[in-house]
Amino acid sequence: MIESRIVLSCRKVSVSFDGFYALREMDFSLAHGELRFLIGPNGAGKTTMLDAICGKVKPKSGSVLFHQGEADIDLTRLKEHGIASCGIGRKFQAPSVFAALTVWENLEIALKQKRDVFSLLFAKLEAEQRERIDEALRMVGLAGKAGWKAGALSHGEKQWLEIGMILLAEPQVLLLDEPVAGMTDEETEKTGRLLQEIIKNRSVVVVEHDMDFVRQFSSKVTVMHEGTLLTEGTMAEVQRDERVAEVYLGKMAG
Ligand SMILES: Nc1ncnc2c1ncn2[C@@H]1O[C@H](COP(=O)(O)OP(=O)(O)OP(=O)(O)O)[C@@H](O)[C@H]1O
Repeated sequence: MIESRIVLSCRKVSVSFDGFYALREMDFSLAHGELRFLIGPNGAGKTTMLDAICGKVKPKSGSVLFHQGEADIDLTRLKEHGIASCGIGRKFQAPSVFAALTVWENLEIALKQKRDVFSLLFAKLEAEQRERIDEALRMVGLAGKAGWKAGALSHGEKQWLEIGMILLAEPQVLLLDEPVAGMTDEETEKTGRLLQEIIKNRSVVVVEHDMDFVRQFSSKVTVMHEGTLLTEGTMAEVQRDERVAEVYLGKMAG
């Protein structure tokens, strides 16, 4: 169930790479507990949109407001690590886990990285940390593989491990770039269930090309084209939109 409280609002965000506008006055807002898909043809600006939110690229103009309690934080004023500690988690397309370490050790490292001076001062017992790692393992379905070397995991399992690592930082908003790319059908299905669980107390934005995957959710879909917002709606609604068909066909023909 989508709540109406808005956690993120991007207004007229423009990003330019040496004069080429990858985003042009893009508007985007996200509610608490929402799972949102960002779709559009190649080069539409989807990844750049995630980059602008997490601070990997700096918008030339526009604002990215993160609404936390009573406060509105303009993320464009913060550096990438500052944005991460505010509660925005980003997962890139390729899994980046420490192959030579075990699944458990990867999660342990992620948990330790989260600790700032404040949490070190109030460091909880080891037992509580272990519980949190156990919880992350359970959530991403790797409880039976805690002792495995991450390098021995399947592609899908590596992706889940990385999601588990990001979740240990307790982000309020999770940004995922093509999470099911390269996954088997079974892994894709499991990832769908994982997303449903993640949004119980967080919001998630997923850049996705796999329309069959997107179609199984009743979520809102944002369609981008040439760096701007083309339309939004359910997958069924946007599929009926002629402009959407045109931009996809145009790309296929071109
Ligand atoms: N660092 C960069 N320098 C120059 N141009 C870039 C850079 N990053 C992205 N672009 C360009 O910006 C446009 C948008 O790219 P982006 O990766 O955001 O699109 P996308 O919708 O995610 O595409 P895809 O679905 O193919 O991943 C593209 O034309 C791309 O070539």
